[in-house]
Amino acid sequence: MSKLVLASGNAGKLREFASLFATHFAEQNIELISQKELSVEEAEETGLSFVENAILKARNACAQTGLPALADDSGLEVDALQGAPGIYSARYASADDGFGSGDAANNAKLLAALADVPEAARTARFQCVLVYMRHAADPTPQVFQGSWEGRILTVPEGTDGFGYDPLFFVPSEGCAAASLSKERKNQLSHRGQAIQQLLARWQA
Ligand SMILES: O=c1nc[nH]c2c1ncn2[C@H]1C[C@H](O)[C@@H](COP(=O)(O)OP(=O)(O)OP(=O)(O)O)O1
Ligand SMILES: [Mg+2]
Repeated sequence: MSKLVLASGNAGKLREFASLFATHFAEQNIELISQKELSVEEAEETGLSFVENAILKARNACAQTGLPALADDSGLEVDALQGAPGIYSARYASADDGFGSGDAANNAKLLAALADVPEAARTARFQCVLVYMRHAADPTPQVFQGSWEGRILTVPEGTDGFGYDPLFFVPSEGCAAASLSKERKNQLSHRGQAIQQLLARWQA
């Protein structure tokens, strides 16, 4: 069994990876281990793009474990906010602006920022970049990318998922991402698309 570190501290992401990887990775004799289980200290996300941050996270996990690593950097781009919060999605709200931090605070700040924006102008998309590195000095990281179009709701909806899912309306499904099963979300989402590309490449 060869080991692969998942370089993320986000429990919601880990659940989605575990679900899609379960069958495929068992077949390939790869064991997926979260970086927390290996006591990896989280990387500082100092990049200016999703791909840079994903590389920083994967390299950090490789360096601390000596194992190959997979990292996900993702976020929400809102058109009415000129693409914000983007790569800063996890750090959008803070104590300084009175919202505090974390998913609920981020969602509250987003609703406030869009208070005067009508439905048709509330278009947005999730972006995900996945990076796989064999070791910390890997000169050819594998990069996979997905995006998912939707609209920002005016009231949170649904109880599943994580992050901005309660505010992300998925037109094809007629509901929020937080109302989708993990399996359905993986069929459609930015992360699901990137993981499926990775699985296709690795099976080739
Ligand atoms: O499917 C999603 N459904 C809802 N929200 C999502 C999704 N995908 C990303 N997001 C949001 C969560 C977080 O606010 C930011 C990711 O930030 P990002 O730095 O990549 O992840 P993180 O800090 O939560 O964990 P880690 O860096 O350890 O992987 O975008
Ligand atoms: Mg992060």
